[in-house]
Formats: sequence, structure tokens, C-alpha cells
Amino acid sequence: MLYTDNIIALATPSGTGAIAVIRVSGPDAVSLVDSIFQSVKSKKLTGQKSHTIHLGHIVDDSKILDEVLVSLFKGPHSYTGENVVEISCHGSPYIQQQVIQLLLRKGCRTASAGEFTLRAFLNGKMDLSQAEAVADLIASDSEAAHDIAMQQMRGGFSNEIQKLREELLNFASLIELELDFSQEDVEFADRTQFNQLLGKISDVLKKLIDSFALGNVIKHGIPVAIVGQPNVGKSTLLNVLLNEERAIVSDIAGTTRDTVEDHISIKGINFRFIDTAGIRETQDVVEKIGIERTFGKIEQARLIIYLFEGEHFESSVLEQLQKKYPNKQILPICNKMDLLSDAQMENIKLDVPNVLFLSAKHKIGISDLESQLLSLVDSGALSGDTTIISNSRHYDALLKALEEIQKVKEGLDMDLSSDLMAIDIRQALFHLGEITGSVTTDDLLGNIFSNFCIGK
Ligand SMILES: Nc1nc2c(c(=O)[nH]1)N(C=O)[C@@H](CNc1ccc(C(=O)N[C@@H](CCC(=O)O)C(=O)O)cc1)CN2
Ligand SMILES: Nc1nc2c(ncn2[C@@H]2O[C@H](COP(=O)(O)OP(=O)(O)OP(=O)(O)O)[C@@H](O)[C@H]2O)c(=O)[nH]1
Repeated sequence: MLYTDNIIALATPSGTGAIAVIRVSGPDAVSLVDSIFQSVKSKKLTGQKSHTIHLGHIVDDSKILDEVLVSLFKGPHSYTGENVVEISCHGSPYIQQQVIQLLLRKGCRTASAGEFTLRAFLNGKMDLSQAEAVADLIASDSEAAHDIAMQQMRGGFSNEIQKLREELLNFASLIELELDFSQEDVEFADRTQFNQLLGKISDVLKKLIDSFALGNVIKHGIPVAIVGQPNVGKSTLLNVLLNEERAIVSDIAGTTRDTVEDHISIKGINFRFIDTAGIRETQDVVEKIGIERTFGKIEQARLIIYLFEGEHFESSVLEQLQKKYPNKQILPICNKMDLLSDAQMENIKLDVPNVLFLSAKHKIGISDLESQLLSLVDSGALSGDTTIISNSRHYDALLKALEEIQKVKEGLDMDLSSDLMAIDIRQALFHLGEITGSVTTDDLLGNIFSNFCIGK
């Protein structure tokens, strides 16, 4: 085992709850808890089997602090790979703190953010991308984001990367062996097989790299900007979408007060609606800073909904949007169709051929809108077992690995000498290793795990 110290943290949220879980991990976790725990069966924990639960009392100087359940996990068969003891106590902040203070006095140290999972990684219980998936899983707030995190946590693409890396490593050694015999002009590495492997690796890498566009938006919610005059029915529309799907509305922590962002889940996909009052004014006002800010918001969106009511369609707004965002999909939507006659609707269609009519208030045309939104997402990629990456660190490493693999391929085509090829192969191996954590630096680990919650 790597560590000699014993860490402790509250694993459940701080505050009052029915039950709170305090987690201790380290070589002496069992004896430390033994020193403050009296089981009702008067048995010491040290002699008990792993994965057993024991009822008893936490005792501080013969004073009973609480009646608790203690769960025992003996290393290496635990989450961290070390001895782990969990104390489930009554969820009062007072009790939680007393138990923690008691164990700190006995010699435990407060765990830093993500330290339990860091230990699990360093003890070989999971690789780095799986550890990162744990944080994603905790943060996931839609079915799709959850699925991606879960798949990654269960080994997802890291097994695949690891396998390819090992095959590549194999070739690297053969090529490097050739260097030792450079006078004799021998080839240990079969060039045809090597070429095939490089082809296979680039295919896998390309597929993963392509999946990031989707993975990234799913993780953060697909950003949709709603542009429209006051009173066209934006709030009503958002509410209808919300009610229909019984989704959760949440203000994202950290977003500025001047834009409202609502998360709406449609068939398990999170959409993040960015309400941007503003671009309605005439050309000269458009130059104003406030409007620029709105444009800034639109910049983040994948899709723009231009919502207007009845016959108040402004072609200048639509044209401006199309000019400014030629690569974004713009959806013109006419709300309050209940107030329009058929003839009026036909007229609007002449101006805006691809308009979608709906009535937010009367809940007409909502499912068409939902289908349009979902069609943005290549949901085929979500079903089945296609791997989707959602972590920008992995994305960067995959891009770099692919670049190196392509260099190796070119080298092979050009019959480059083994020593030059060996360098590129090592680089590719390095970047693949970054994903699974076969190569890491303290900085990188610090960066990743400091974003976890305490107790995880
Ligand atoms: N109370 C509690 N709930 C929890 C966790 C935890 O640590 N404690 N977890 C943590 O975040 C997750 C579960 N993850 C876990 C993963 C592995 C093991 C474990 O003991 N693994 C052993 C033995 C498995 C067996 O044979 O039964 C092993 O890997 O060797 C425990 C929890 C979610 N729920
Ligand atoms: N007839 C009709 N009225 C609607 C419809 N949708 C919304 N309204 C009404 O239009 C008015 C404005 O709706 P809101 O949803 O508050 O509009 P908004 O765009 O969010 O307005 P701001 O918050 O000022 O930007 C309300 O009185 C709604 O009841 C519709 O489909 N038909």
C-alpha cells in the first residue's frame, strides 16, 4: 500500500439528514475506529470479515455519542484498495463533527477533495479516466450525461485505449530492437502488420474524437438561444416544455444574473435555454453594447430559436442572425397560432418557408418543436454501445495521439529509419497513456482531483 496515513471525511452532504456517513481509509482505519467503537456483540472490528456491518456505539471517554452502524471493507477489497471503515451515524451536524473530531484526535487526517478516489486510482482500483467518470457521474443531471459517465466509469473506452496502447508498445519495442541491430538491416517489426495496427488505432481515435462534439454538449446541456421580443411567449414556451417533461429547472451556479438559463430535459437529453432579450431593435441600436452581449450569448448556442408572435415577424432580425451565424441552425417559430387565421398563416409561410407554428399557451405544436430539437442530436450515437467521450482532457490527448500516429504512418510509408519512427511512437504512447493515467504528473492529478468533492 502506498500510504501510511489515514484519511477521514464526511461522505454525505453537510447539514442535517436522517443518516450521515463518515468514511475512514488507510492502513490503520480498522484499529482507529475500534478505538472509539463498542459493538453490541462486544467484538473487536479487527477480527471481523470484510464487507460486514456492525451495530454499536461511538464512545468518547466512556460517554456514548451515538448509536451507529459500522461497515468494514478490508484492503485491497475496498473502494480505495486500503482498509476502509464507514460509520453511519445519526445525521446531526453535531454528531458528525464530534465523531470526526474524535477520530482526528486519534490520529486520522482530514481528506482533501477527491482523495479517496485518488487513492483508488493510485492503488490500481481504477484508471484515471474511470476516476474522472466518478466525478462526472456525481455531476450528471440528465439520462444521457449519466449514461456517458456510467459507461466511462465501467471501463468504457479506457480498456480499448489500453489494449491498443499495449499493441503499440509491442511494436515500439520491436522497432527499438532494430536500432540495436542497425548495421545488419533486419526488420523485427512486420511492416504490414504494423501498418494495419496504425490504421486500426487511427480509426478508433478518430471515432472517439468525433464523438466529443456530442459528448461535450450532452454533458453541459445543448445550448439553445431564444431570441424574441418581450411578450412573444418565451416564458410560456419554456414552462410548457418543462411541464410536459417534468424536468428540473435550475439556475446554473455561477452564471451572471442578466441571463436566465433553464435546463430542460427532452427524452433524456439536456437542453440549456439561453433567454436573450434584445436583438429585436433596428439596425442602429444593434451596435450597442447590450446587444453585443446578447450576440456573445448566442455565440455559445448550437441552435437559435427566433420566436415571434402572430404576424410580427421581422425579416431583418432573421437575416441578421443568418448573416452573423452562417453555421448555426436557426429555427423560426411563430407562437400564438391560435390567434391566426389560415390565410394569415399562409402569408407568414410565404415570408418564412420553414417556420414552425405553435401555441405555447394552448400546448399546440410542442411535440413538433421537441422533435426538431432532438433531431439536432445524433441520437443514433447515443443508443447501443457506441463510446462517447465528454472530457476535454481526453479529447486533447486523443487529438495529440492521432497526430503522432499519423506521423508514424507517414514515416512508415516513406520507409523512414527506425530511430525516427521510434520517437513518434513514443509520443503517441505518451498521449494514449495520459488518458488512462499510465503516465501522469502530480500537477495533472492535483488538477483533476481537486475538482472533486470532499469525501469522494
Ligand atoms: N457506503 C458506500 N456507498 C457507496 C460507495 C462507498 O464507498 N460507500 N461508493 C464509492 O464511491 C460507491 C460504490 N463503490 C464501491 C466500489 C467498490 C467497493 C468494494 O468494496 N470493492 C471491493 C470488493 C467487492 C466485492 O467483492 O464485493 C473490491 O474492489 O475489491 C465498494 C464500493 C457508491 N456507493
Ligand atoms: N393567445 C396566446 N397567448 C399566448 C400564447 N403563448 C403565450 N401567450 C401569452 O402571451 C403573454 C406573454 O407571454 P410570456 O411567456 O410572458 O412572454 P415572454 O416572451 O416571456 O415575455 P417577456 O418575459 O416579457 O420577455 C402572456 O399573456 C401569455 O399568456 C399563445 O400561444 N397564444
